[in-house]
Amino acid sequence: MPSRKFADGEVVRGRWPGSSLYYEVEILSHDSTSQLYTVKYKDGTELELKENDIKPLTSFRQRKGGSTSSSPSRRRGSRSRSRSRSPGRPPKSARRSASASHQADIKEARREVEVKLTPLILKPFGNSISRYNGEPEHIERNDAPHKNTQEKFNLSQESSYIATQYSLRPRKEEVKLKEIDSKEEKYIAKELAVRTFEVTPIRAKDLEFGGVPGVFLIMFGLPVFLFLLLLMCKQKDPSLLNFPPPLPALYELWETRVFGVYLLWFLIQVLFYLLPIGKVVEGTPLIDGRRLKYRLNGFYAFILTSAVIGTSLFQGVEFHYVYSHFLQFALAATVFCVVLSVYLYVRSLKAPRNDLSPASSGNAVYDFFIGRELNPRIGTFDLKYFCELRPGLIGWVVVNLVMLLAEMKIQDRAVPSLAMILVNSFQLLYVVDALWNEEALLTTMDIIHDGFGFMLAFGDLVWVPFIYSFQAFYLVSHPNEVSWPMASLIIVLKLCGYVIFRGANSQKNAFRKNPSDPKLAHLKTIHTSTGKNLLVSGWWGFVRHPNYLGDLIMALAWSLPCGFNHILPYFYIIYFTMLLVHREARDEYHCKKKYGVAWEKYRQRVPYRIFPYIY
Ligand SMILES: NC(=O)C1=CN([C@@H]2O[C@H](COP(=O)(O)OP(=O)(O)OC[C@H]3O[C@@H](n4cnc5c(N)ncnc54)[C@H](OP(=O)(O)O)[C@@H]3O)[C@@H](O)[C@H]2O)C=CC1
Ligand SMILES: CC(C)=CCC[C@@H](C)[C@H]1CC=C2C3=C(CC[C@@]21C)[C@@]1(C)CC[C@H](O)C(C)(C)[C@@H]1CC3
Repeated sequence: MPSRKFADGEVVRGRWPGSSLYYEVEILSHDSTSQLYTVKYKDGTELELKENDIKPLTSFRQRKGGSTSSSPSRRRGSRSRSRSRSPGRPPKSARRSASASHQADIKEARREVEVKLTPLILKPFGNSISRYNGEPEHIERNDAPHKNTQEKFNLSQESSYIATQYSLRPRKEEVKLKEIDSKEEKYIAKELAVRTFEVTPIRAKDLEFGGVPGVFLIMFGLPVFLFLLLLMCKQKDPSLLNFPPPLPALYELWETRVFGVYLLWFLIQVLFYLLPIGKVVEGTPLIDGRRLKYRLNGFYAFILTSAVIGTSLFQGVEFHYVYSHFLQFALAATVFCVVLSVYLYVRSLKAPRNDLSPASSGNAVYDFFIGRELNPRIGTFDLKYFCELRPGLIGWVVVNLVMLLAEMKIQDRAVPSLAMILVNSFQLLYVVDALWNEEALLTTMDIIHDGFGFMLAFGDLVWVPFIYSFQAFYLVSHPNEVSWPMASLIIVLKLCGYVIFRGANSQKNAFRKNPSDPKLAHLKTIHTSTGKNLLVSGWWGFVRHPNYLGDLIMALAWSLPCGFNHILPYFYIIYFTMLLVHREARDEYHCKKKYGVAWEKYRQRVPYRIFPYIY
């Protein structure tokens, strides 16, 4: 059993999460399972810290004198520092300097607001630490070399305890900054006052998706809805007036052979995933500082799958079987997903606390849905990461190909229709793009925040291959002739969507990977005290979720080739708009918690969420 280094009641210095600053704390308790210490800061804030983030008092030597700033970012002056809500801030008298006396008064007023904040335990947030961050920061160009140091939480700074941080700057600059400061201080005071009531109480869980009743409905409703949609689409007249379609008996839908084919498909993808080809990268830091390793070989898996499919076609394998048993395949995938979800839930009961998803709540039904364990792994095999991109996403392309062949067969065509070609190529581009940029998946909400439970298992393995291929499925029995001018317009729309989607995602990923990337030097950022900054120009200065906007434009381009006879092929864009609006709200909530007032500032700078001037 590992021994603990610090005793209850001991006064030590604890690192303030996301910063390299240490403050005096008292050890309250120690959890031997998670190996975390509960510590109390002087202002009453309680936090859980790792042993590495705690140092004995004796390991610090307090610096004397004026400018103690150890990095260029600190040398920017007291302006940004004054906003830190870090609890160990020195008393007012110690912070006052001749040049800063005016500001000190404002700061004091603000401090008054600060002390009213409810002490809170910050709960785990994603693969990192959740922090209430009352620190609004300046907006600056992204060309300062110090950024990299900040973003990477330069641990070498850890041992330098900085008690006072002042800087001297020319009078002119001081006056200018004071003006800005006084405006900002008013804003901050207002924001902090508001936030006093917004701070989450200790360990309270905000259940998403309508809580337990909501997830219960989703879990039963989605599979039913899936079959209704597929049945509707098979009707000669798929108009909404013909709802509900005639329902087959459940036993008619079950075929063991189909289940076998599905399992074979899954296992082939497992095999490709395990191949020791492709780069190995590290994911974002977990709550305990660990970084999981991921092998990036999705694109190779796609190439190998294409080779297998091509060879099978050449060998005369009857792919029409998938079309004629489409509902049976959907049922096989659903059954597989339910079994997988039960396995995931049961194994999560034995998972250590540090491995649990920040979204999990302690409620069995909710956790079964959202997933209890963040990154369930069997050895190095990462179940969530695998399912997110492989069987479902690559499966979607194969299903589309099946539909293309089915269209040629059923409609007796020598070549596929232009509509089918457009749908197939647009969605192929989307999937290949996802696999080519596989690393970007590591910073998505699915990987960082949500656990692996029914929601993602069903989404990845059932919803994506059987609903995202809906347009192609529709075109098999409801042909639509698209003229070339119309096709050209749709292609332009798709390309516009793609440029926005890819541009936004790549810009953010590049920035998160290396904030001092010279290619991003022209972009403006908002500094936040979590160590991560926010882009406030470029794609991310256009709307707050430009990647969602691009994705939605592409979704529209996927539906248009199906014509305007029925609403059914537009189901995808309707569902997707709802999903992304809801997802945006979830992300907004998380970012507000993570970045505090800096996020409020971003919201002010970039007022629209997804659609410029609309939403
Ligand atoms: N086809 C489909 O069905 C679906 C597709 N998607 C697509 O997946 C992609 C990923 O989506 P998702 O994971 O939801 O979210 P995002 O990729 O948009 O990630 C959101 C995160 O980005 C960071 N961020 C937000 N604003 C900024 C900023 N201004 N500067 C820098 N970083 C910022 C924050 O994390 P932090 O600061 O911690 O880095 C935030 O939590 C999107 O393109 C989306 O369209 C998503 C869902 C379904
Ligand atoms: C309630 C319900 C139906 C939930 C299921 C949602 C899932 C279908 C989606 C959640 C996030 C997803 C992502 C992709 C596919 C859909 C799901 C699983 C994604 C893999 C598609 C390709 C993109 O390039 C992407 C990698 C960015 C994306 C990640 C999120």
